Amino acid sequence: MATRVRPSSKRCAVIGGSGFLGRHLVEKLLDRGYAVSVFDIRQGYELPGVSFHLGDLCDKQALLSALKDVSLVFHCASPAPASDDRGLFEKVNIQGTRTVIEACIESGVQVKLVLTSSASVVFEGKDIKNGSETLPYAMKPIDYYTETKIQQEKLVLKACDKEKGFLTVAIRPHGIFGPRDPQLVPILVDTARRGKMKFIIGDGTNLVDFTFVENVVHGHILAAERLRPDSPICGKAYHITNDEPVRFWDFMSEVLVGLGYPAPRYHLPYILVYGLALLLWLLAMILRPLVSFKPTFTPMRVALAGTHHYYSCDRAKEDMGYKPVVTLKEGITRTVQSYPHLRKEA
Ligand SMILES: NC(=O)C1=CN([C@@H]2O[C@H](COP(=O)(O)OP(=O)(O)OC[C@H]3O[C@@H](n4cnc5c(N)ncnc54)[C@H](O)[C@@H]3O)[C@@H](O)[C@H]2O)C=CC1
Ligand SMILES: CC(C)=CCC[C@@H](C)[C@H]1CC[C@H]2C3=C(CC[C@]12C)[C@@]1(C)CCC(=O)C[C@@H]1CC3
Repeated sequence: MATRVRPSSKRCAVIGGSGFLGRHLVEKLLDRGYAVSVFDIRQGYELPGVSFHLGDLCDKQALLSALKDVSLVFHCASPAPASDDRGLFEKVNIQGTRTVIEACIESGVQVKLVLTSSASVVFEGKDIKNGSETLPYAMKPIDYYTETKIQQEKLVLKACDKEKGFLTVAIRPHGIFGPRDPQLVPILVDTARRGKMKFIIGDGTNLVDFTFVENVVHGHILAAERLRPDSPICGKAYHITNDEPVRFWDFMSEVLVGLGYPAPRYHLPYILVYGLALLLWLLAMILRPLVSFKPTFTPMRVALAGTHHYYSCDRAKEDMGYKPVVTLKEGITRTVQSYPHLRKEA
């Protein structure tokens, strides 16, 4: 039998470390003196102090070699939420997360696993105001991404086992934004450039959480450093947001105007747009064998844009002393400045 080595407490692994959140997390971990192993299907960058291990998280042998001498693992890999590939979500988020858990347990005597979940695991397309972690998981998840994020979170929290020395926690961020985000600002600008950002869905007063990426990173590191056998956070989920709910359309307008595009002005009834989005989505499904088209207005996006969905961070404040480190205003300014290439040309 192989001898088990007690791993160095300052070496950690970031699965999905080439992605948007993953890379910000890696940078902060380096600042804090950690040596970092990134495990990802792609290598997005190079940094001193980071070793890259290319592989699929469904491959246990590949994972085991990346987790050698590691006592802290962050799992923030996922297929892009915009994908509609159910098989891929199931393979990566469910089977892959099972493999991550097995690899962590097999790799060391004391391993901590911090999962990036999502506050959307309780969202069914209906209003959520100041929702706490006691809300039940969505019974009818709005898409495959959410459905598999629920299963993933359940697997990770259930696997927490103090006797075995395997400690787990799940961080649930919402609406992550910031420099290098490949989704929020690029989608918004693309929609504006195609002349489709003229309309506000509903009356425009719905409040939503958008979370600056550095706050999400801060929440992950607090959780990792407080995850001990005697801590109340073992096996629990925590909302991490900017703790400043904002009108969805005010946030979008501020980013658009900051980049030189006009803010949306005309109102459309929510139910009408949601119905149309549903119809388009069904059409895309039915016609998929013949033609392939991706509607901009998916039911999920319309629900995200037209309902209240903001969450309480009280549990994270109480159990881990969480407090956002960057305000929403500062986060928006830094984000807008980081996208000079997406500015509207004069
Ligand atoms: N961006 C957001 O607004 C939110 C994101 N989250 C969660 O945060 C996490 C990180 O998201 P982002 O950084 O925005 O996404 P991202 O797409 O930028 O990063 C995901 C990374 O996972 C990697 N990956 C995908 N499949 C893999 C596989 N089979 N094996 C190994 N690596 C694989 C990708 O190559 C990519 O580098 C995800 O779990 C996501 O569900 C949760 C709430 C909101
Ligand atoms: C709050 C939250 C969870 C945000 C996640 C990010 C994305 C889901 C959004 C980023 C850009 C948004 C966007 C729309 C929906 C939600 C996003 C994709 C629209 C498609 C909503 C309808 C419109 O009028 C156009 C919007 C473009 C930007």
